[in-house]
Amino acid sequence: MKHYKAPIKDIWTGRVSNKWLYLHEKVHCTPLEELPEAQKKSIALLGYACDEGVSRNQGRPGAVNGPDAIKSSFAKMPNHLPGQVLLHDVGNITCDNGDMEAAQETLSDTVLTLLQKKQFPIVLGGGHDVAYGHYHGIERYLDTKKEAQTIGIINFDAHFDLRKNTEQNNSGTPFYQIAMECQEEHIDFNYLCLGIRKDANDRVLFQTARDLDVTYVMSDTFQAPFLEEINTWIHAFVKNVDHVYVTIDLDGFSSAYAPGVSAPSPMGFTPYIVLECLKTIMGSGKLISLDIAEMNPKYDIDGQTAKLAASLVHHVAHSIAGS
Ligand SMILES: N=CN[C@@H](CCC(=O)O)C(=O)O
Ligand SMILES: [Mn+2]
Ligand SMILES: [Mn+2]
Repeated sequence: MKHYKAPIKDIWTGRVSNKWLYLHEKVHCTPLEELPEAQKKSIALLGYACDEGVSRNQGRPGAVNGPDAIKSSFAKMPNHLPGQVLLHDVGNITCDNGDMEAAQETLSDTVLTLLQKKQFPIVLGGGHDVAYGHYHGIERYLDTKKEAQTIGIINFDAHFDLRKNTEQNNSGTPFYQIAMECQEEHIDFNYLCLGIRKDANDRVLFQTARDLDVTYVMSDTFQAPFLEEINTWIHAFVKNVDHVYVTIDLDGFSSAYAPGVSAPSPMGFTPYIVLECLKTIMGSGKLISLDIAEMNPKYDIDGQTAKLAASLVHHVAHSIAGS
């Protein structure tokens, strides 16, 4: 398949216990065409190895190697998943010849397949244009259901990513593209942004957010002392939708935690607040799929950002497994 690379075993290394103590011992490298329909809980890791959207958005390339950096860090972590819960690496979506739109289409097809096979997808980016393809895969999956189902998008990010795609699509336009399609289809655009920075979004972006009725929490409020209030916002948002798609842009974290991104945030949020919110979201039982975007190993320091992303995957995977 074009724009798709089957999983590579070489990434999955670490301490050897022969007792499945480590995640590289637990994971199955399963090419998409060999993936079975899950009988029990099953998690599928899929990379989106593309930084074309970041380059088009005048950012610093390097996120093309993000998925493998996260997988390699995750591989070395301890495995606490129960034996019956399966974990697959299903490979990476690639962006050949700068054709980001084709990569997004392949991503959408792949997410659709994963959901049809009853897998819980965790998509690892790659530029935040990952969100456009990812959302579409979820939407197409839900379109196969008898009754209409609504999707709420929760984005942990310093940025709205609501830039107009009048000239081209890029890593700063995915949610604007989705919003415009929602308008065409006469469906609500349900978008909650957590961690928005005033010093990283211009007035037009704030106006677009207001015009589109976007709910957002600013970075100075997206902090532990306001957790109760933040949870109230999340509960209200989640209550209104059938399914929640979570997207975590690593550049929303303070660069003290996540230096390995294209657009760092010295005044960004903490991992603690994100974990607390994830607890609330997952507690609703509505989380359908999740991604982590903008991992750029070129600017990482001592693998910290990759490790942060891997810890988030670890947390989500174990929460899904109930372990
Ligand atoms: N996905 C990132 N989007 C940001 C990038 C900001 C920057 O490069 O400084 C945006 O377009 O606003
Ligand atoms: Mn961002
Ligand atoms: Mn973003």
